[in-house]
Amino acid sequence: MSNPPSWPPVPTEPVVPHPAAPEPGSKLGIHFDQCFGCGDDVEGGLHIRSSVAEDLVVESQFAVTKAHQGAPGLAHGGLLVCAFDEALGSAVGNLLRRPAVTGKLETDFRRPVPVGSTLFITTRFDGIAGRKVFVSAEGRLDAADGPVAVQARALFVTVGIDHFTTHGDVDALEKLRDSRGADAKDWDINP
Ligand SMILES: CCCCC/C=C\C/C=C\C/C=C\C/C=C\CCCC(=O)SCCNC(=O)CCNC(=O)[C@H](O)C(C)(C)COP(=O)(O)OP(=O)(O)OC[C@H]1O[C@@H](n2cnc3c(N)ncnc32)[C@H](O)[C@@H]1OP(=O)(O)O
Repeated sequence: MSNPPSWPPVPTEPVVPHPAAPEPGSKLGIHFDQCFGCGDDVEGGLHIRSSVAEDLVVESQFAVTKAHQGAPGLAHGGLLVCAFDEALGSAVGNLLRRPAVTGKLETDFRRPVPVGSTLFITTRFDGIAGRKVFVSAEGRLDAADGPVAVQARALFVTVGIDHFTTHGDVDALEKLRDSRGADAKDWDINP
């Protein structure tokens, strides 16, 4: 059997948070009310909530409901991946305050995640190499020190705002920028 690939897969520098990044103890807001991962407007969405802990750690919770089932009474694996995409992406976006998109996301499913449980997801930064940001997370059942159910690691790639204006919905993006008011101006956005 071959050795598992090393992580991060390339040499990296330590991650330095943006000077205006939220402090430990801060709750992270919903980044877009129609986001399937965190948005309040999405019925059946994941409604993930996140906050900043010490040492560049972000803690997120995903309360699993019947809307998230794959097998009867169990969370759908694809939605668990979505939960990690949201948790990891929220950590990257909010602490670096730069737009970034998921380039690669891999997951290990260690235990079933039942409807009615809450997944406590802890995200850590593993390093940065140019535009590549490496992060990993583990999700524990029903408590921050509960049994590990899912592990994930991901590469996020920082992008300019043109990524969203070229490929996404420009009107919705403008509304989002306006709705964030003064908060939007601290973002490092390279057109
Ligand atoms: C304006 C408003 C301000 C207010 C802000 C508002 C909101 C934001 C707030 C907070 C954010 C909070 C939460 C976010 C929560 C959830 C996030 C969910 C995120 C997603 O759900 S997002 C959707 C899925 N995501 C995609 O839709 C990406 C599709 N994709 C692409 O758009 C391109 O593919 C891209 C851009 C990734 C790269 O394209 P590109 O042309 O820019 O750059 P390039 O290809 O050169 O890659 C650069 C370097 O990354 C390496 N690299 C790339 N991909 C790799 C892979 N898969 N494996 C290994 N290495 C890879 C290359 O090898 C190279 O490495 P090297 O530099 O060493 O050569």
